[in-house]
Amino acid sequence: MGKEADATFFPLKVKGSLIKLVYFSTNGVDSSSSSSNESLAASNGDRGRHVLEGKLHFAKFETEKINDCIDFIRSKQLLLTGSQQHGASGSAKCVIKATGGGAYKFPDLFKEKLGISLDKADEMDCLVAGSNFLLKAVQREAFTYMDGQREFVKIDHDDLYPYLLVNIGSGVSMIKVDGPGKFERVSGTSVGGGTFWGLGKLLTKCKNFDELLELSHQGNNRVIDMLVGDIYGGMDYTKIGLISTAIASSFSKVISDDKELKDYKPEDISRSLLRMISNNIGQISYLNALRFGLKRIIFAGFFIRGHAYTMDTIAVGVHFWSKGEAKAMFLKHEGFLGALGSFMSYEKHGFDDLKVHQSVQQSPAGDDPPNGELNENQSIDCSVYLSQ
Ligand SMILES: Nc1ncnc2c1ncn2[C@@H]1O[C@H](COP(=O)(O)OP(=O)(O)O)[C@@H](O)[C@H]1O
Ligand SMILES: CC(C)(COP(=O)(O)O)[C@@H](O)C(=O)NCCC(=O)O
Repeated sequence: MGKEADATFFPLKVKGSLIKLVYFSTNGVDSSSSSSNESLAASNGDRGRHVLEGKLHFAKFETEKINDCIDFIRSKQLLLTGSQQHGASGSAKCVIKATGGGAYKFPDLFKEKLGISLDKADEMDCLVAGSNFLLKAVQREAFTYMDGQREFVKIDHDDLYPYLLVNIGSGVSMIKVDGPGKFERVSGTSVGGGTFWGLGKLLTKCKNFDELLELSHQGNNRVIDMLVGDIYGGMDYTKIGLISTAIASSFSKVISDDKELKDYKPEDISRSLLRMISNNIGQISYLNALRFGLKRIIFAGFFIRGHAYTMDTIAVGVHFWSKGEAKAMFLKHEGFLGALGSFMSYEKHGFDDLKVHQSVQQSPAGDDPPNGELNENQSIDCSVYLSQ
């Protein structure tokens, strides 16, 4: 594969299930010498700095296919650092920001195969930085999801904080975000995306996550879950606000069925599991929002995968429990918060020659893939500032 870009910087998020990669590429344009871009730099008080126009790209790899990731980095020639580009030090050591458990697990592999040293960035710091960046800088990023409809939310920068960030990865972290770099992890649950994938794999024999998610489209959770109506002779329990179709107890119907695992359809199991986990996360999130008086809950992490049923379950749950007071929001680049945040941390950790220009626009909206998975191959046009 040919050389993709003249300048690249890439942080990694290497975790239990997925490796996320965010990289910047220019198209060979160093705008410090172009008058139009020089004036942009000057207007931001950045006279004399190089401004690189380019794109942020996003890629993910299953951790067990880490060699694909290494080949990708090699084939795209992502090993040039900004300072190397600008001749500051052609022999500079290539240090890559990495967050997540893999930053502890894989340093030797990256060193051996690519000659890269991994520099660890704190995971929570990175999640929050990535989330703040997306919410503030990227248009058509945050959206609500109701009745099958996605509605983009225009974020007022003066009214962004506080909000609750719920990152649904393998486990779930709930973080109250009060400002740039100001946050507290207020709660979490071990019942998260890894639980869905782990239990789903055991119970359905699915070989990969996409297959399990696809199955949930076709399933019927009523075969597995005990509904309020199953308990009360088909009736609502109006006095306590429960309609007959509400789930009274996830997976409980199987107790009284004289059946074995093989007698249940994998698609029904997958749907019940997805519903159980999404509902539970929605409810704990709402309770934490209530605890701190937060109206806005941002859900992120690769568990969501832009999946309609997942988003619908979470959004309906938050709406139901908060009686419409709190709002669930989702992000297009939902799975890349940590990797994006480590990208931003180049500035803080010695690479103080890198700044992402905030007034970024996304590539044309027409890029949205039709299947609802919005976060892949969606590059973001941006400028990177390099001090000399
Ligand atoms: N292709 C995939 N392979 C494995 N898990 C996936 C995949 N796509 C989505 N997931 C879900 O994403 C979860 C991991 O989310 P992620 O945001 O990557 O978290 P982590 O911080 O743990 O890396 C998995 O537990 C699973 O539920
Ligand atoms: C330990 C973690 C922060 C790791 O992040 P992850 O890889 O799951 O995205 C997360 O799994 C978590 O917050 N677990 C919940 C632990 C708890 O609060 O009970």
